[in-house]
Amino acid sequence: MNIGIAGTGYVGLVTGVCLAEVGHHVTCLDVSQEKIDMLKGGHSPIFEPGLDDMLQKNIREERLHFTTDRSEAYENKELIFIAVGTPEGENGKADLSYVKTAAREIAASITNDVVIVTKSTVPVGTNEMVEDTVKAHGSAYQVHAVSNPEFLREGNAIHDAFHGDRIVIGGNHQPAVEKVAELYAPFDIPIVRTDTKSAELIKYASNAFLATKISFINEIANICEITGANVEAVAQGMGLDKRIGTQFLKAGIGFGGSCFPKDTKALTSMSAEAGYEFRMLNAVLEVNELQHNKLMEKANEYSAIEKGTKAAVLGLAFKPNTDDTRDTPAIRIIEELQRQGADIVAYDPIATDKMKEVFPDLTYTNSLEEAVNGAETAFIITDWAQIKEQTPAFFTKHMKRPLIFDGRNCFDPGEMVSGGVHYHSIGRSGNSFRMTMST
Ligand SMILES: NC(=O)C1=CN([C@@H]2O[C@H](COP(=O)(O)OP(=O)(O)OC[C@H]3O[C@@H](n4cnc5c(N)ncnc54)[C@H](O)[C@@H]3O)[C@@H](O)[C@H]2O)C=CC1
Ligand SMILES: O=C(O)[C@H]1O[C@H](OP(=O)(O)OP(=O)(O)OC[C@H]2O[C@@H](n3ccc(=O)[nH]c3=O)[C@H](O)[C@@H]2O)[C@H](O)[C@@H](O)[C@@H]1O
Repeated sequence: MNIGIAGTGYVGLVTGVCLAEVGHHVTCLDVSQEKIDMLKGGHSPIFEPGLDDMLQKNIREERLHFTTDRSEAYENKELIFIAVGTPEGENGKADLSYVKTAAREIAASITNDVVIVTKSTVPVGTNEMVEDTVKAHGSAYQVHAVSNPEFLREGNAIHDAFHGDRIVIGGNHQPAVEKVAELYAPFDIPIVRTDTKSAELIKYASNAFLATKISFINEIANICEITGANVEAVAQGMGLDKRIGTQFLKAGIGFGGSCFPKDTKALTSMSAEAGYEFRMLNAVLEVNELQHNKLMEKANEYSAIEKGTKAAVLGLAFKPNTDDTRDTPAIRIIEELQRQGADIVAYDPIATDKMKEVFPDLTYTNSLEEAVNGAETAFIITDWAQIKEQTPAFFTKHMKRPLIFDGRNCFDPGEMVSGGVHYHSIGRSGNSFRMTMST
């Protein structure tokens, strides 16, 4: 099929590349000339394992094109995807201004009847608004909007596109829904067909539920610290119940990233607007806020930071395998360390450039050894493999004072302590994980 895509961010770009990979002809549009220039040259502006190779292959085979020209992107297309950002707006509401602009631009450029597929995460009623916007701009063509929310995880995006658990397609015009289903046939992933509003809500409900699991286990971690239990044993023991499942029960310093924080807020705000108070989700957000402070609370308990203390911040991305630093818990830690006058060295294997946009004057390194060298305290924020593969000896050798506050439970507390490291993590009270299972 002939496809146009608005937005070449994480979602638009991965969608475009993967649809081209299965044989469709895709033209991706972005308003950023810089991004389009990079992409035309076969380089992805985002770090995503496997993306560059697939991008270059599909450009070479002439199924994938990039442009800043709306006519090129929207003329003579059967399907047009909207994959622009929906950032947090006023009072946590989703800011739909980019979606509205894209809808207006589509209305002005199409040359035939078309199905608009909304991939961006949008509140209930947005697809209706997209259709109305196109009609209001006097388009002579028939336009049907279909909701097709995205469930990829950053760092696993290509894998998720080909091996997702489900594809959700929501629409009130059956032929438009079937057209989108046909597009996805080569992926061999179960397709859920539903009405537009339910599809829009499935996305928010899924992200909010996963965020709830994380805040829940973080509260259990806090109880573990008080009672002397180990949160990893508790999570494992709970997760073996298939109704609960082991995923998204990893305790830490709370969730970050461009989606969980904004989407949970957008759902509470959407509910409030509809006259319903989503009490549980408010608590999920409150717990996450408190959890972001956990490492600094622990550090303050041990009076770890004084003016001039050399502090290493290990990991800046909101999770491993991405260079995305949007809403990363590292921001809060760095702000607090700066406030207390620490001398900070920030380490990340790939996300330092992105973090420079937030803290331009910080000292950065992409060498872990350089970061911990001479440090008196280290804060682990991202569970990068480069950090997890280290032994206690690495820290005792390089740090001036091997005092570690680990927000991602990267190490066994027993091993760290017996290796000479003063080690504090989340929900383990210094206990090693102990659990055996027999059949
Ligand atoms: N990042 C992720 O892992 C996921 C994001 N989502 C949702 O997908 C949507 C997009 O997210 P990201 O890709 O992360 O955003 P992003 O911010 O990385 O990319 C959005 C892109 O749209 C471009 N853009 C803005 N206005 C435009 C216009 N009128 N025409 C063409 N391009 C335009 C921007 O320049 C930018 O490159 C959001 O609603 C997000 O919630 C959903 C699932 C996963
Ligand atoms: O809508 C979105 O944008 C996407 O949001 C999340 O994907 P992502 O934000 O890429 O990352 P996750 O792997 O879900 O992690 C989110 C945050 O939760 C934290 N987390 C995750 C899992 C866990 O057990 N514990 C935990 O603290 C991570 O460290 C990270 O800060 C969802 O997993 C995707 O399905 C969804 O498409």
